[in-house]
Amino acid sequence: MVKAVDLTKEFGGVRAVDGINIDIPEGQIFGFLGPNGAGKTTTIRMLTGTLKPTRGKIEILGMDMKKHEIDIKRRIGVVPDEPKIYTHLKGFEFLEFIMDIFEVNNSDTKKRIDELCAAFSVDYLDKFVSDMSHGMKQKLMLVSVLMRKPEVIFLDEPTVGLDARSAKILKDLLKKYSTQGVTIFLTTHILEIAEKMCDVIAIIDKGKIIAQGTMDELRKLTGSDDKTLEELFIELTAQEEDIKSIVDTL
Ligand SMILES: Nc1ncnc2c1ncn2[C@@H]1O[C@H](COP(=O)(O)OP(=O)(O)OP(=O)(O)O)[C@@H](O)[C@H]1O
Repeated sequence: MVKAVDLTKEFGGVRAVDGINIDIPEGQIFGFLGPNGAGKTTTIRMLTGTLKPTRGKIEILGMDMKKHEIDIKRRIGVVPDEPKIYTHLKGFEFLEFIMDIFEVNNSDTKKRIDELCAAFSVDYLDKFVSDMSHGMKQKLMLVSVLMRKPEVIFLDEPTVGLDARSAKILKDLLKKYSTQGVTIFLTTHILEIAEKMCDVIAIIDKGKIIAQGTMDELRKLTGSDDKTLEELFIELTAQEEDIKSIVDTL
């Protein structure tokens, strides 16, 4: 469903993403982890057609990104880390705008908007986006994506800014959708979320995938049976000594 081969992005000679390979089957929840600046957002932007790769091939829902960008964009949903929504629109105007663009301005979608707004306590659709907090914009963005029932959902740090109740609802919803065949690609710095939610986890560091597999497979990689994902992550990204010496010096 989501496939990348030798995916690479250079910014002015600096390789932000360096020849990564990804193959995510239908209905899988795939967690993409990595330190700040590792290349997660750059990868998502390429996989969702908003950034052209320097090299490599992307296939989403069996379609080549180079040939079928519009068809792909119609069938996927993207929740970016910074919700960029036209600030001069009111919440309901933004949703109308998205419904029109995606040609889903119908009673089914409107009913779904009502349900999603109730679930995420979005009771501020008459406010201007400019007057919404980060979390409020994030929830509006979630409604605008989930109302379309995308077949693949990309989420970049989806729980940042969400209150505990909304975060829990989102996590449970994503799990439910995955059992219905929706493929989920998410990045998070909250390792507990990755550990609890994701079927497969990939760790990217300095643009390269340094480990990929189920929690059990990752544990085997480091030769341990009972490590938490946090311990594995720190070990795999070789930060353990770093952290110890930093804490010792401070
Ligand atoms: N438009 C750009 N122009 C130049 N460099 C960029 C651009 N976008 C990203 N980069 C660089 O690419 C690298 C990867 O950035 P990216 O945003 O993908 O990291 P990330 O893993 O999402 O980080 P974080 O966890 O902090 O969000 C960084 O070195 C960043 O400075």
